[in-house]
Order: sequence, then structure tokens, then C-alpha cells
Amino acid sequence: MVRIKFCGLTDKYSAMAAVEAGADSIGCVFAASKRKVTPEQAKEIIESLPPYVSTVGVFVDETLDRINEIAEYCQLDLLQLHGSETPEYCRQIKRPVVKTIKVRKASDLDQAAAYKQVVRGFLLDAYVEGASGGTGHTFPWEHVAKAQGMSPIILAGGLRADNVKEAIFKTRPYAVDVSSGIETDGFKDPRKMIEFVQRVRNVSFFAQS
Ligand SMILES: O=C(O)c1ccccc1N[C@@H]1O[C@H](COP(=O)(O)O)[C@@H](O)[C@H]1O
Repeated sequence: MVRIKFCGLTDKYSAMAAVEAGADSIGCVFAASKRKVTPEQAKEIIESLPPYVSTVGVFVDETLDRINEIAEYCQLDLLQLHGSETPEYCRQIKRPVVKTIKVRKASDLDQAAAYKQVVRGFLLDAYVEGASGGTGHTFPWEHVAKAQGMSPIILAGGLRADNVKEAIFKTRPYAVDVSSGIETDGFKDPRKMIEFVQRVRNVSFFAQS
């Protein structure tokens, strides 16, 4: 089964819609973004969730003290590092880490080896000049074939209900992560969330049509 993370939740109502749609995990962005939340907002969202939904904090080149402080305050389960954080930096994070790698070409995946011992998994996202993430852009999924051995892989970048099935067949990820693709006019859209989950849950690796 492919796990699903919905990212960029900014209030407890859209977080509950994500859970009801069937998301396994929800993400709050603490970096510069139109989806940025304060630690207080994230704590309110997280405390409103039922059990067995994991919570992820998304950070971009945050200071170590601040990231550990926010993670503790919000009781985040996992930290997703979306900037140029080094393996040494990841080692000093007090909670499990998923490191993002932005993929333009196959060799971008070579950097993963240095993180292998210090992270729980790798999130592969599109590289977009001047942007940290949440761009709605895909990357060439065929490069993921080179990522074997760096599991678990979380596939992200421009996923939507209408492309997630193809993306899963081409990359065989552990999980998929989406932000823009479940939004309408900049707001999380419960109908798009449900459709996305249905498409992922309908994937069978035995039948590719
Ligand atoms: O969602 C954001 O605004 C964001 C900001 C800064 C870093 C990461 C962000 N989100 C992550 O970006 C990817 C892809 O998002 P999209 O589906 O292409 O919109 C995803 O992993 C989000 O967690």
C-alpha cells in the first residue's frame, strides 16, 4: 500500500478533511510559503487530530535550535527538510528526518548516499529555480529508477489525482506527498483530497491499466 501525505495544511478544518479523505500523514510548513503556519497554529491543528495520523513539519534551512524547539512544542512526528541541510545538520535533529532531494537530472540522486545513515527516508521533489517547494511542478520520474537502494522514497512534486497513478507505476514509491494538487484557488479542496486518495488506493501493481 502506498502511504499518502497531504502537505501545507493551515487550519484544523482542512486537516480534518484530509484525515477523513484518508491521508496517513499531514504536513505543516514552517518555512517561507503562502502555506506557512506559526508554531501556535500548527499545535492547534496537531492537537485536533485523531490518533494514528502522523504529523510532519516542513522546514527550509532553519536554525537547529529553532527546529528542535518547534518540533518539541508542536510534538511533530517527523521533520521534512526541504533546503540545503547537510548530513551533519540532520544528525543533530532530535526527531526523525526525511531529507528532500530536488531532482533535475539523474545525478542529483547521488547526494542521497551521504544522508543514508541519518535520515528515515528521502522525499523526491521537482527542482524549480528560486522556489523551495510546493510548486506544483513534476520532475522526470524515470530518474527514480536510479534511486533504488535509497528507500524508502516519498514521491512529491506536481502530483494530482489525474497523474498520481502513472507516477506510482513509474516510481514504485513508499509514499506520495501532495500540496498544490489538492487545492482550488489556493485553498485545500476536500473533493480533490478524496479523489486523490481514491486514485492512490485503486492502484494495483498487478494491473497497469
Ligand atoms: O507547500 C509548500 O508551500 C512548501 C514550501 C516550502 C517547502 C516545501 C513545501 N511543500 C512541499 O513541496 C512538495 C511538493 O509540493 P506540490 O505538491 O508540488 O505543491 C511537497 O513535498 C510538499 O511537502
